[in-house]
Amino acid sequence: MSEPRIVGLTGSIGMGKSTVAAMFAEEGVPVFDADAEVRRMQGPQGALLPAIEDAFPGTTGPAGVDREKLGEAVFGDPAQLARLEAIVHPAVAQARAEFLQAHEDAPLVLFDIPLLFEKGGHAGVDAIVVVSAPFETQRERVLARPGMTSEKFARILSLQVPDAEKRARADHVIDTGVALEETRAAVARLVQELRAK
Ligand SMILES: CC(C)(COP(=O)(O)OP(=O)(O)OC[C@H]1O[C@@H](n2cnc3c(N)ncnc32)[C@H](O)[C@@H]1O)[C@@H](O)C(=O)NCCC(=O)NCCS
Ligand SMILES: Nc1ncnc2c1ncn2[C@@H]1O[C@H](COP(=O)(O)OP(=O)(O)OP(=O)(O)O)[C@@H](O)[C@H]1O
Repeated sequence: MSEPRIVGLTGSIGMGKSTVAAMFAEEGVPVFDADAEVRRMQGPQGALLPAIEDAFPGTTGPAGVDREKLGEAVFGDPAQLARLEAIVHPAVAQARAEFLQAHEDAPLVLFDIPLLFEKGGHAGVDAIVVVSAPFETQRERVLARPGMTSEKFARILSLQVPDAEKRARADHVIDTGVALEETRAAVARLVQELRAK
């Protein structure tokens, strides 16, 4: 039996991954959303809550993880971030394996993975798609989010592989610095191309 072709979708903060992943879904491609999995497992009654509370006391409650608090604990401190990743990433890998099994008959599936390059996930995909927009556009989008500051934005950026390098390593780049309809058309063309391979 043939296995699905795995497309990895990535891009830096605010570049439009979630929006573009939704466009792939509209084209009928099953999408695994790593961030959504993390949020589910960190949400109310999430499977990761006990381990996170153990490692980061006071950062969880009945509503799940307090993301702002946990973010403060880890984004400025590499050792703490590594500690959190050691809890979260194996669980994401497990969920991804289950997703793949559930879609073993699909010709094409999409893994939406924010940290595809940073965490070595690029080795496990057949093609890499990077979403990218000019820095100013990215900055405007990110700073418009509640709770975001330029300091936090700079710290998160420093943890991510630079956009230029991501683009250089991509098999396909989707431009998200243009009108949504233009991006949607580019996604539709790319899905056709990938399905034809
Ligand atoms: C610390 C947490 C709770 C903060 O949540 P919050 O909602 O405030 O931020 P969000 O998740 O939207 O992330 C904001 C930005 O930081 C980036 N980011 C998140 N985790 C990491 C990380 N481990 N390394 C580098 N960048 C990261 C995201 O890609 C995004 O661009 C959350 O980011 C988390 O649990 N991170 C560790 C798990 C992880 O690595 N997730 C990434 C996808 S698998
Ligand atoms: N052409 C476009 N393509 C994609 N997004 C666009 C475009 N034009 C405007 N946007 C807007 O830019 C924002 C991109 O946010 P989105 O949540 O998709 O980014 P993200 O990369 O998933 O973010 P993060 O890494 O922080 O989770 C959305 O509000 C979207 O509507």
